[in-house]
Amino acid sequence: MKKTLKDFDFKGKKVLIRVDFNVPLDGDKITNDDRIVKSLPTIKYIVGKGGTVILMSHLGRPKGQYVESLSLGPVAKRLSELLNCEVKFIADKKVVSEEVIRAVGNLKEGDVALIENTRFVAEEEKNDDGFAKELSKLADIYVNDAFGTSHRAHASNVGVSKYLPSALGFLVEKEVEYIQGAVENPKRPFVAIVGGAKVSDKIGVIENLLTKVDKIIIVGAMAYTFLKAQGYEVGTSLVEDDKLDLARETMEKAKEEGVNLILPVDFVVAGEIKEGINKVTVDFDKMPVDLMGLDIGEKSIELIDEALQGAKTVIWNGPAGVFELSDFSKGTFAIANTIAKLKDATTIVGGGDSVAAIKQAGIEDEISHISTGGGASLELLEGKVLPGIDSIEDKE
Ligand SMILES: Nc1ncnc2c1ncn2[C@@H]1O[C@H](COP(=O)(O)OP(=O)(O)O)[C@@H](O)[C@H]1O
Ligand SMILES: O=C(OP(=O)(O)O)[C@H](O)COP(=O)(O)O
Ligand SMILES: [Mg+2]
Repeated sequence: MKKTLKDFDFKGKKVLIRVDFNVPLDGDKITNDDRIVKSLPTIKYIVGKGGTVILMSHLGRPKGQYVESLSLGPVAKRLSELLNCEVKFIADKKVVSEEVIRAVGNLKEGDVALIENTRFVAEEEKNDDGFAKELSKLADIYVNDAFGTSHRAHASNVGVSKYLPSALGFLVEKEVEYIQGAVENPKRPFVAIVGGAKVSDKIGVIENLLTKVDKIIIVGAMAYTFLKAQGYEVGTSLVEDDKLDLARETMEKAKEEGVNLILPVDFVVAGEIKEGINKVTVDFDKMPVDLMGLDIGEKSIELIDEALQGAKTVIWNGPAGVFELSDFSKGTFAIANTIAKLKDATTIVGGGDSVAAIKQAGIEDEISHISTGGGASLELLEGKVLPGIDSIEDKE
């Protein structure tokens, strides 16, 4: 058992909380604030107990460099509105420095502050010990409430735990309890839907899911690596060429395990990712060489709807297309509506972008559990130990 917030006295303490504020953006506009909203119980609890809160998060993938459009400024503003109090944004491109440590030292009991995007420094993703130690100087206690990042082993969620007493936050506790509970002895048929754009990250998960689920439906950019692996043309679609063997092995294993691995049978293709661009729907074996797949087609929507009928447990991560553009959103919203109508089913939808799609479709009340983690919830489902959780202190 890991230590939780209830195991600490926060009075007069500085508390460094790793949150997952990796929210979907349109320019500097936050298109879905679910991850911020779900961090509020932990923040409010610690403030209520007389602690000072210092928040840290990544945003996007700036790859160790300062990228203005990925500054956490807009997030600090949104958090201020949600908390109805000022959130001090301590914006240093180096994330932590003498000045940041000094500014944090000046915070008062009950203050809430946010430091800059941890991925602005290359040391973050290397889980660099020196960077982790610098971060730890900001506080007396470390709390991990970044469920969506808990499958990563980075300095701000794993490294830092070595230098401070540590606890899990309420969000991580709640997510793990719900997801593990639902998938331990799942009501069957159990169906997983995997899509989105993080193909190289998530394709390995599929093989491990084969021993857990009855059906796997593959959508989004993930589909093209599987198509290409079978020798089909995929045009300019997003493909992971070094994962073709893995895709072939996964399809073989699905056969051996008797798991129905379902791929889309038609796609909406276009020349580029742009609203209003010419688009056409083609069968899976007729992809034009100069166009890219950006959504699933009508036949696939029907096929997936059928495959989901009667499902009693469904886990979905990764949109079926580039749903941010209405031209390529039909497949994602169709799947959302099918899941929303399933009777007596436990439905879990996870991932920063998938949750944004669910909210946009207006069906969030019909889903059993909306998870802040995409990759994290899939890895939990695989039965993996998540490093961000594992690194927290055990209860005595
Ligand atoms: N065919 C496709 N080509 C390119 N991008 C896609 C395609 N289908 C889905 N996407 C993109 O995938 C992104 C989400 O992927 P991902 O981050 O893996 O999901 P989540 O955040 O739900 O875990 C969305 O921004 C969407 O536009
Ligand atoms: O958005 C996230 O994951 P998700 O897209 O799987 O939901 C997390 O913040 C992790 O981000 P990362 O995949 O860049 O490490
Ligand atoms: Mg995402």
